[in-house]
Amino acid sequence: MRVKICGITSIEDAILAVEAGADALGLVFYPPSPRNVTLEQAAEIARAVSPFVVLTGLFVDAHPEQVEGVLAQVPLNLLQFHGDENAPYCRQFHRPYIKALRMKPELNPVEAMAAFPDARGILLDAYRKGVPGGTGDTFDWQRVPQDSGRQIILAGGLTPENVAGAIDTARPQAVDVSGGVERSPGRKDAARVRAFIRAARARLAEPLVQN
Ligand SMILES: O=C(O)c1ccccc1N[C@@H]1O[C@H](COP(=O)(O)O)[C@@H](O)[C@H]1O
Repeated sequence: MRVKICGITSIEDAILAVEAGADALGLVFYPPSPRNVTLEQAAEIARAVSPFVVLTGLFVDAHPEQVEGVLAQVPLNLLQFHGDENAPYCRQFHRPYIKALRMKPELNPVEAMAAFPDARGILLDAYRKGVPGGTGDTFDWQRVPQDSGRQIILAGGLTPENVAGAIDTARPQAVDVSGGVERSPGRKDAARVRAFIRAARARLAEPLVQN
């Protein structure tokens, strides 16, 4: 089971997450978020972590110039688009990307993910009107499509306490967490980060079925 710890705002939290076993770290470039990082913070964090950790930049309906500006200064390995971006928008940066889909009750995730055939993964998050993500809300994990042939990253309100059950129900390839491992917005809690990764790793990742 792969684990991404999102909303890293300091070198200290980056090192904590990597030492606890995180596969990927998320840096939020979305000013309204309490986890937003400046270019300087992001570049410092990037310098502090192993090149073998996937450094992910999260954007929400950002102007392409903003994304290009970050890419010019921060060596991101992966882009995460968490707004209403379409596939042509996502692929214009010529970088690997994952696309977040927010699980509105009327959303058909199989249809929605088909619109992003080149996405490296599809992140499924809870839907809350007016808030693009990082809500701490869960959604009905039974709605996660099985055997989609896609790398599914489960997100939304995951915690050390619920992640094992979430994995057993949703059977994703990876999990992503932000608020559930914080002590305050933007600050990670060491014990919760370790407990989350331990609980997730105790579960096997679902093998990918190629369609
Ligand atoms: O973390 C944020 O502040 C954020 C802001 C805007 C869009 C997405 C954001 N975070 C992502 O939201 C999900 C769920 O977060 P949580 O675990 O429920 O707090 C996760 O993918 C974060 O990467």
